[in-house]
Amino acid sequence: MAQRAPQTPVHLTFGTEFAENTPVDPEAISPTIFINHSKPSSKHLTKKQKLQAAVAGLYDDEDLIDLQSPAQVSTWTAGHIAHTVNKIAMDDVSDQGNLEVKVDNVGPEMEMATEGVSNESVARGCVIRTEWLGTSPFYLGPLLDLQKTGGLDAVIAYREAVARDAVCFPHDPVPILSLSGIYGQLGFSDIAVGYAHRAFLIVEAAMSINKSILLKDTQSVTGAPASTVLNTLAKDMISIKLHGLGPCSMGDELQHLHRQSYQMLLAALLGTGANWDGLLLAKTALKLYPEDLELKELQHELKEAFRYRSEGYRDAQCKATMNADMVEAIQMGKIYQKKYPWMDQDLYKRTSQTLGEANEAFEGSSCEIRAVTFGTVKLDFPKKGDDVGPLGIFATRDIQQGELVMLDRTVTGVSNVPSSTLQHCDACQGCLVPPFIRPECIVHPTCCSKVAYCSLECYKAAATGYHKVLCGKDFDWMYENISVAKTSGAPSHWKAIIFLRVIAVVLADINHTRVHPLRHPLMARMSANYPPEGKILGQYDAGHQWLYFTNVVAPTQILLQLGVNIFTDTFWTPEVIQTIFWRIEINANMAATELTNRKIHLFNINPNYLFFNHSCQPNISWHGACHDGNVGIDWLMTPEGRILQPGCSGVWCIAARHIKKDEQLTISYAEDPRGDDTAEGGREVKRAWLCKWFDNGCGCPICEEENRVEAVRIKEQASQSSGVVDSQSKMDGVVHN
Ligand SMILES: C[S@@+](CC[C@H](N)C(=O)[O-])C[C@H]1O[C@@H](n2cnc3c(N)ncnc32)[C@H](O)[C@@H]1O
Repeated sequence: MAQRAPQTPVHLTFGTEFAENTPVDPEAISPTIFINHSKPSSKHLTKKQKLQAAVAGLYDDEDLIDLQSPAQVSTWTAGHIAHTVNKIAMDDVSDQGNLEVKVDNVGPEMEMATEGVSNESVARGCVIRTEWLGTSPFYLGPLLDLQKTGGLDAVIAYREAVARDAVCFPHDPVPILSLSGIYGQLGFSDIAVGYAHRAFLIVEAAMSINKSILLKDTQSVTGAPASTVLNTLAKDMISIKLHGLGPCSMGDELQHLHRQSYQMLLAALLGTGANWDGLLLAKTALKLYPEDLELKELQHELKEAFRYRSEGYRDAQCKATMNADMVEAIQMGKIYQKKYPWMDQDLYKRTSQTLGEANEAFEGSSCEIRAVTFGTVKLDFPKKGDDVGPLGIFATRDIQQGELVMLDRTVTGVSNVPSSTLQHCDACQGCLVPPFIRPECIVHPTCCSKVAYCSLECYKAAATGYHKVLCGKDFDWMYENISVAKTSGAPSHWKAIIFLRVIAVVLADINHTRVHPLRHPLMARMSANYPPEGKILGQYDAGHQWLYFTNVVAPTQILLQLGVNIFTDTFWTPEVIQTIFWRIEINANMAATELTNRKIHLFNINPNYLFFNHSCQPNISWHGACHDGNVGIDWLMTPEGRILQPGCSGVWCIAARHIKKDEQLTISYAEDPRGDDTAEGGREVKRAWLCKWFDNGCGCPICEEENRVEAVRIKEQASQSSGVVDSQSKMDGVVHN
């Protein structure tokens, strides 16, 4: 695939083109503010550095050390540690001349990634801890610099200290804001937004600002609205601090924290590339604080980044007009899927026990889940408790063409139409509108008038599971902003809606058991798309869509509404929420129906089907919801001869040809993967779409041949630009224009 010049890189993702942000001035996020030896004198600090220094300074004030209340002891602890780690960082750096110099993962990727890092640092080299290079595509240079100067350990230690404070004093916005600043500086901008948003909620609760939906409907254990409880707790926490700090009034302090929350949110949003979200927020913030220079500067940077993105995108499209897909792509943030290195790494593992449990559903069928090898990488056989690595589905016997291999039904499916319209079964999404069902067959539960079911079976599945958690709660607000992009057919906010269902399924099981949500069987079986260990992601690597509302505001609100106290419950951190999002994104499948005379989009997590890998030459064909009702009844038939409700979330998987025992079963993730149907955009669009799951082709002969041709083309281009004629290619008769 052709790539543009690095200045205006374009990445194709999810069926829409995506132009990068303008690279943000690396100085502006320099992590050195944590490290005394290189702390610039304040007169040379940019506005944003001052902002970040101010946040770091919340912990760095010697005056705080004498304070006696528990709240201040926490501040003192972190402040003290900040001083100590700064000193360690200085010692590290002064010793650096003696450090062994190792450059073991510098390749072409690294060369691109190190743009903006001084030559000296690359030349001297060091072992890059890729797991600490953040999730934002925009801050690689400064992050490499941080590692090069030996400052990373100091920031990590500081993060740990502040995180402990945040756990000890969950209603104090100060450590939470500080955590946001630290994650921002470590390049984990998605998580920085998550923490800034939480601090913002606490501050707004303490200020009794009641204009947003953020805490609406939330009930505490005592039945009082949680916002009131939060209001009291946050106010108490801040007043304890003010007692020690002296003259400033509670109102002033709250306003200060409020502004700071806005600033942290905007700075972090800039790092995610969700510039549009940032601009909307900046507008609100500047209405409240029109004279705030930091806010103005952040607004300016967001505008610049947004303008740059729009222009790059327009150039890439070579079109003057924008359709809904393009607008959506320009507004979208971009984040790399990564394991968060401070999280318990076991939470990312799928062990042989996970595999065994997942395989229980396959008993008696013609296939099972096994470890799979993609490409030429040979994996060691996993030891007990190890991660089993990538998985796939394999035939356990010869399968005949046309055989039904799997019918996977699920209640983890939703649509962009709320269940409260009573047009579809809340559990299976089957159509509840005549002629697809007789009205007397519809089950209306007594507990709740907002949902209906196509059968007793669906009712029971819901009532004994996820509906216990959702009953009586109004989530229609989530559907208000849903826009369905015209061509990709993917509403941008679907992820929040399926997040709600997945979380309800999980909470129904773990609410009283204290099992970590990522260990719930549904969550534990799903993989996300993490880069191979040691890989430094460059600007052309596939990023994933990210939005403030979808990835932070909505899930926070969902959890609060479901009675989870996200401030005190250490399971539901922003990093856990984002990890759940990544798992959903990689494993969900979509379909559309028009049974009710309008297009309805379905989003499913089918727990067994999700183990199928992709091939552009698949041996399994599948069909999901019955899109227009115009198909034979056998289309909806279960192996036992039962007819499922039209429009339901079941997925039928059928052998497209004869399959031999032990062959891997593969499907297409891209409808017609060859792109023969040009209405779908042709083969190039299909390859681009697949980048969401793997960026170097699926390993099938079609992708391999394309890779080979592309490699030759790049080689030729390189030799042409250096004036060297690649005579070997010509001899081979390979000519590419
Ligand atoms: C829906 S999951 C499929 C099951 C997955 N392999 C697992 O281990 O759970 C999709 C993920 O599988 C991997 N995958 C699927 N097909 C692939 C292929 N042909 N080549 C490389 N990776 C593939 C990608 O990591 C993708 O994100």
